[in-house]
Amino acid sequence: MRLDVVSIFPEYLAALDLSLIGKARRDGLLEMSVTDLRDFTADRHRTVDDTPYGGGAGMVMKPEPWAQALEQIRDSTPGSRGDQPGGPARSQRPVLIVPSPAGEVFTQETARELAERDHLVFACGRYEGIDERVLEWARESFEVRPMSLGDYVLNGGEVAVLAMVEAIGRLIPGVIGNPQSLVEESHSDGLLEYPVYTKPASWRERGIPEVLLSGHHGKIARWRRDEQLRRTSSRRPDLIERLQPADLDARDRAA
Ligand SMILES: N#Cc1c(-c2ccc3ccn(Cc4cccnc4)c3c2)n[nH]c1N
Repeated sequence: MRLDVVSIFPEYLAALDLSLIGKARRDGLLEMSVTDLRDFTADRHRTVDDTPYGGGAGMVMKPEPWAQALEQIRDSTPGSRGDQPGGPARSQRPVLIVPSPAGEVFTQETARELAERDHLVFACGRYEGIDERVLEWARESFEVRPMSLGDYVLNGGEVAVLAMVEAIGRLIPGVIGNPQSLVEESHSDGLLEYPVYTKPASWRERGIPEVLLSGHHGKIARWRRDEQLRRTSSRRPDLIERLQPADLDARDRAA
């Protein structure tokens, strides 16, 4: 998979050189490049913003630097242009992910879907956002996906890209050492994860659930599943409502 990120704060993305994502890049499991939007400005002040048409507070990101940055990314990626009328086939099109408070909400399902694509391009806006015509223009060559981390307001797209790249990158085969850990974590099966414990067995007069010391794998699995259901019902009842009957077995229903 190839990832491109465009930002006026490229140093914000330095965290992606660390930990598992950084190792995946060094191991060649992920290609990633960060582009400074200001490299595509034409004035001495490297201006990327201007006042909004229609008035209002704040500034809007100018369209031309974005189009030039995205054209360079598109044209430097084999197969992205395609020679079919109407541009590249959907499967070849890079996905242009535009973090925005007005986007679809990014979920684990979104991460799974995007982890299957060949090329993701992230456009980190700032100010009050990017001139809308950029997204309209980009639809000729990209699958354009405005995407939100959730219902709260950030100052720009970089934090969202860090979260999305981590959520997507960890799903790429080989990035996580033990793929089994992907199965048992929150949201992997529609439920929140069970509580975890490690040594010492007694800590500041607090013990751990006896079943975890029993060595009885069936009972441990049942306890963990029950804890998932209990936690999810208590903290995220909205997730319980979304479960399909097939997601719950007879033992769950009896719990
Ligand atoms: N993903 C995501 C987001 C953002 C977000 C993403 C990109 C930008 C570019 C600018 N702003 C500031 C801004 C503030 C208010 C209105 N319009 C724009 C961004 C906020 N906010 N909340 C999320 N979940």
